[in-house]
Amino acid sequence: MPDKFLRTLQQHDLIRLLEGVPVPLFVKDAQGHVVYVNQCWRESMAPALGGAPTDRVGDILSEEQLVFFHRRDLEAFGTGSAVTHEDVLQVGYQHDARHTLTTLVPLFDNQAQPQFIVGSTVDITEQRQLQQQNAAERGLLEMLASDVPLQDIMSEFILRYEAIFTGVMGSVLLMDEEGKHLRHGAAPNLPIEYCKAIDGGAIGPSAGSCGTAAFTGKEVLVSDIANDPLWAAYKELALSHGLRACWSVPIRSTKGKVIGTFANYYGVARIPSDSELQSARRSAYLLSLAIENDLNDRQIRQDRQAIEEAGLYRQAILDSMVDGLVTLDLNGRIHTFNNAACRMMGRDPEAPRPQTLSELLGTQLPLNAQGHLELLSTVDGIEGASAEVTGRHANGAIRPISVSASRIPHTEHDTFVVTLRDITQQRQDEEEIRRLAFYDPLTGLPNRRLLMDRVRQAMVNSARLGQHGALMFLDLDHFKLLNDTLGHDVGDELLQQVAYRLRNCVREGDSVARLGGDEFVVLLEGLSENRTEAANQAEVVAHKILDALALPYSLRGHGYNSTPSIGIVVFMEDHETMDDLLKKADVAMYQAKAAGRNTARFFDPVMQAAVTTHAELAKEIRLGLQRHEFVLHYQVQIDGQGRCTGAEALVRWNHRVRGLVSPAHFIPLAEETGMILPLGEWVMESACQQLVEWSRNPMTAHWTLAVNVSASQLAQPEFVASVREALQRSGAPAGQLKLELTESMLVDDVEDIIVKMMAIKELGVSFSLDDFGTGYSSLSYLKRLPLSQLKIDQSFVRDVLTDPSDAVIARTVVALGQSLGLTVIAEGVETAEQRDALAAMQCDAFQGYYFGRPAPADALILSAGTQNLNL
Ligand SMILES: Nc1nc2c(ncn2[C@@H]2O[C@H](COP(=O)(O)O[C@H]3[C@@H](O)[C@H](n4cnc5c(=O)[nH]c(N)nc54)O[C@@H]3COP(=O)(O)O)[C@@H](O)[C@H]2O)c(=O)[nH]1
Repeated sequence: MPDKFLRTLQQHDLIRLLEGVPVPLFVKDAQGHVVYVNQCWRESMAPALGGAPTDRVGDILSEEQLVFFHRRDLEAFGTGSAVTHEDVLQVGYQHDARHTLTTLVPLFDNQAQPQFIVGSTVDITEQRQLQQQNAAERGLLEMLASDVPLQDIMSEFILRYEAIFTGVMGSVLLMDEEGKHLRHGAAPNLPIEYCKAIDGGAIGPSAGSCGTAAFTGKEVLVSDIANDPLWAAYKELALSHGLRACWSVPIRSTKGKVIGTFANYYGVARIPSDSELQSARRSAYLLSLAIENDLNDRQIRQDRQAIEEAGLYRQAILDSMVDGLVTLDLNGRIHTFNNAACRMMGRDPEAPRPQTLSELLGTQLPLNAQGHLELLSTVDGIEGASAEVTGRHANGAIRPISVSASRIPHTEHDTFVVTLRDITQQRQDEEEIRRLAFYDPLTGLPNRRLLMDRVRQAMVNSARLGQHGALMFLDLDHFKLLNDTLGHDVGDELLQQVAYRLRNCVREGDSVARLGGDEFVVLLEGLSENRTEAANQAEVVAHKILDALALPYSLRGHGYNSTPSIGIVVFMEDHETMDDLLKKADVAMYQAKAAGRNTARFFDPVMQAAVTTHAELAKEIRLGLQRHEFVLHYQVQIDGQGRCTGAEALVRWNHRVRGLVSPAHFIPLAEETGMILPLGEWVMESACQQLVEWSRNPMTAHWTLAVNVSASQLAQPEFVASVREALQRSGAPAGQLKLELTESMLVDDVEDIIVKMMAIKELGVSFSLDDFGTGYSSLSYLKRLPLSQLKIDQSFVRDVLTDPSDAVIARTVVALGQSLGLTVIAEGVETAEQRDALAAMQCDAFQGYYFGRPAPADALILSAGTQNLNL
């Protein structure tokens, strides 16, 4: 039949025509036998047929394929029209799969009997491979876009790649970070053991296909591993796993760096076709995208993690700091702060974040004129500034906070860095150190060191103010005996109680210190400018201490009596050393011991003598009051018409030894010793009784009685009440009682004096201002005092005729009295001339020896009743 067909072709000289047609053609007879293939078919199908003789096509096809093709032939004959079919042929000794596209056209004879089929077959393997490769590449890009892990991308891509090229086993190796070794990437169909064996292999000039490709950066196409020197070291491994060929293409990053290799392994020795090589290269490029993307991702992740870790690390460091750390912008707004800043102020870190330092510290920090934090406005660059402020802890406690701020320059905006430190403990420690350094731990009193400091200061003050001070050295009598018998604990308790009592005996500005053992020191400051007075003041305090310490003690339930011996030294200015002062006080203390204990002694014998006299006198005043040795004398007061209007009560001391003692001698002493209070009360009571007495006599019923009041009497809180009670008890007419105050009394606490005077005036009692002209009365005060009379001091009266300035003063006082609506009385009038001169000045009343000396009440009435009062 072929012959017949060929003959037919030759007859018609068609053979030349078919041979020249550039389309691969074949002709089959009705039985399906190939009867002719043209030149083009023979050439183009040669690869598809794997080198088999072209006229023996049927031999290279399987039975199954032959049946399939025959059916297509019958279909063409059956339909009478062209049939097209695509096939995959396993051809060649390697059974390569070849894609073919076949078109069959049936030829019929004149009787419409099927004669031949003319067909053309085209090898579309590369076209199909290209399509598949495109699909695989699209798939890879889609996976990339979907964030599929690199491992999965590579494995999936290789599987798709392997589906395209029959027999290939794809492999991706990845360059390690050092660029010296290749790590397993993906090779889904390579033997696992082989993959493990080459994992981590070093790259090099003869390191198989991949190791060499990675090292040289060039493709390494080994067609036969068994015979290639590059595989000398690895061929046993490869061959043992059935690997014979390996074409490796370097995978490069966009910057050209080798980041891995893509290899095509085959179980047979073979060289790549151009299209295979192109596919391998394209695949390497596509894989580079995935690998680089992963490297970038990993780098970004690592960078982000590093940043996060660095941030967390930094924050952890900041949070673990003991000090608070806050950053602020230039407007003082808080930017960041650490946990310590919250912890320090007891703030809940989860609570709404504070906006400003003031908010964080819970107090309003000082602001400058522009409303910015003062501290920040003083910050000078990195050097910074610091301040101490107070913060309010969440529990309400006020705490000292040390704030330091510095300014960090920044390209966009500067930042203030502020550290906060709670210095409560530091302050407490400092206080404790100070306490330990300067205070006696047993009694809490200042110790010797602090005492020395205070004595030094007291001496400086004394020199500056011209006032005396006194240093007292106290030693408890028989203290050793107590310690030895009842123990040191009991002794300590006594010392504590003594310290407590001592503190209560002195004024706030004075100091009590413990030198050690049973030795105490009392430092008095601001004593009189007069040395004797200062000594008396010290003496008063010493006796107060003696009285206080002599009261019984309760020591651990036991009653106990203790007394001190006190040595006193009075000082002024700083011409003595502190040690000298202490030594003198110490010496004086031993004198007190020698004098029988429970007493005080001055270091200066003259002073001691004066003080002794002083003390004795005070004692005698007390006794004198008890023995009724005091009497009142009265000196008449005369009006302008020479009528007696009343008298001034003047106290006298009818001493049993010394006789009648002048008040000029004992009143100052009574004031210093406080005896003026009981004495003054007695005078008030007696004066009121005298007024009652006079009220019974028509001649004296209208008389007023002036009573002298001392400053310390007026200062008593209960003075008003004592006057009221004296009036009530006696029934004396208050309107006839006149209290004489002196100008010098109006220096201190005038407001209190005015209040008291007002209250007494309410009772009906009037006031006369004694010794007027000798003091410094301010007119504004005078106007506010509820006075009814000014008394011109006798010193001006004495020389009113001879000293023009005294006359001017006298005249001025009269004028002042008139302008204030007050009467004016002159005291110390001894002559008619004086009386006349004062009368000419319009002085309202007079008192003095010219009218009568102070005398007992009886004598006064007698005198007033029998004589014309020197008019
Ligand atoms: N707080 C009290 N002070 C009192 C009281 N009694 C008296 N005194 C004050 O004592 C000072 C001395 O008083 P005294 O020695 O009685 O002297 C008074 C008069 O005797 C004296 N006098 C009166 N007339 C004359 C005179 O013509 N010449 C002259 N040389 N002396 C005269 O003056 C004293 C009256 O002073 P004064 O009180 O300022 O009017 C004296 O300061 C008394 O105040 C008392 O009970 N409490």
